[in-house]
Amino acid sequence: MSHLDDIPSTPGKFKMEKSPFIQSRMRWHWQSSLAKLTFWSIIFFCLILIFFFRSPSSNPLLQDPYRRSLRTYNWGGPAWEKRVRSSARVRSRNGFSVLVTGAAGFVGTHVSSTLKKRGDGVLGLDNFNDYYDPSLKRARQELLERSGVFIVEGDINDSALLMKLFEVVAFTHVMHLAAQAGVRHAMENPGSYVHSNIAGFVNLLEVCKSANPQPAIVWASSSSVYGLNNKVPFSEKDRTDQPASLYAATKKAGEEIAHTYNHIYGLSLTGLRFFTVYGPWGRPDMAYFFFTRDILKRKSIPIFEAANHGTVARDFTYIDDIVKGCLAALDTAKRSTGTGGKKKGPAQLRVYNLGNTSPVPVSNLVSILERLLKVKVKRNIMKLPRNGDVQFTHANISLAQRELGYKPTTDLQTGLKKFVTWYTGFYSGGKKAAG
Ligand SMILES: O=C(O)[C@H]1O[C@H](OP(=O)(O)OP(=O)(O)OC[C@H]2O[C@@H](n3ccc(=O)[nH]c3=O)[C@H](O)[C@@H]2O)[C@H](O)[C@@H](O)[C@H]1O
Repeated sequence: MSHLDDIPSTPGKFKMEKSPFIQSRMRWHWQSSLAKLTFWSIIFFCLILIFFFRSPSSNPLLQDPYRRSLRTYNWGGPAWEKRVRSSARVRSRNGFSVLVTGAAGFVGTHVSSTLKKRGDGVLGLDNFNDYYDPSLKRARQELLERSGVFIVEGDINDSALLMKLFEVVAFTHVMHLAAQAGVRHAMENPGSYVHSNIAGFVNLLEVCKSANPQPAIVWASSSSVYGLNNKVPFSEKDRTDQPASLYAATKKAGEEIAHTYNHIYGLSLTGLRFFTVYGPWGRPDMAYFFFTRDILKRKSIPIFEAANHGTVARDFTYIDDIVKGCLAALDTAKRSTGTGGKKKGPAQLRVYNLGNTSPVPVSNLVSILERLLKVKVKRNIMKLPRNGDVQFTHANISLAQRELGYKPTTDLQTGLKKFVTWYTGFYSGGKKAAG
């Protein structure tokens, strides 16, 4: 009998057969169809599940690459809390207990190590993102660990982690240096700037405002807030409403946000406008750093030039001078005035330029490197790209001088010499210069 015999003569109607053989065949046929249906349903269901879990749109944490960090860190537990407490323990009379965000970063590492040396308690926080070679951040972490500074791995957007840290330690100060840096990169990855410099900063301030006691906060703003301002030298009173990059705009937004949290919650806030900081353990995305790498590789160096052969110059500031400015800002910071999220009285709100007051053309920076590295540089003069760079920066530091006792002492030649010594030592020790 062909299987065609089972097909009803009228579609939709089956003829009922009486024969036991036919009945058992029909039962077998039904069971096998049911098994097939079940099998394919399970496969289909599994595929839907796989699609759901792998699809970025199904999970907001996976959708935004900068939020992935929030779910990958391991923190908590008695041993972890013990390390946190021990790192933050104050070892000098009247010392501070400071939470340093971005502690594995360039400025963060130097500030943390200096604070620790003078007896302050220091706890680091860093998300070790891969904006630039994370192995450099790990090397900085090793350096800090040797001096007793523990860096918690986590993101400033993680409220639960921040609240836990404040539950374990009553920080007197927060040195907030975690940020998405880089002026030109902002066009490639705008979301990362909003994530770190705006959302992350607000999240940190939210936790600080509710902490009891509230800490005083010193944080990194930027010389880039001056944007298209062409009144030199740049003074804190000058306009900062014409940012030339999204990076600058997020730092400017940070200054306005600081005003709000100071005004509503009584948080003591000091913003420091850093001017192109350079030195040992620096950032590989910065010009002086990758120029050094590329000069040593005999590559040509792109030197930007403004319209009509205009010189591009920066007020390059050496890291040790910046560290002194940061510590002076912490030392002169007044207490926040709020408790339990409520303001009790007016609180300190400050902003300072931390520069060198001596702009140097980028072509001179290249000449200094050429002499220090003893390599003839192939110069490639290029038009200043319209992607966030400004033609020059120049800090007026009289306010910081008056109120913080800030006085930079390192010229570019001296500072670059120290950088080159560090660079050649660091990268000849088997470590490759990362891009
Ligand atoms: O003060 C700040 O607030 C900022 O300082 C720093 O920004 P910038 O001053 O732009 O430093 P950096 O990139 O080293 O370029 C230096 C010079 O080289 C020129 N430059 C750059 C690249 C190139 O290929 N050629 C070139 O001539 C370029 O035109 C510029 O004149 C920090 O990166 C930033 O995070 C922020 O902290």
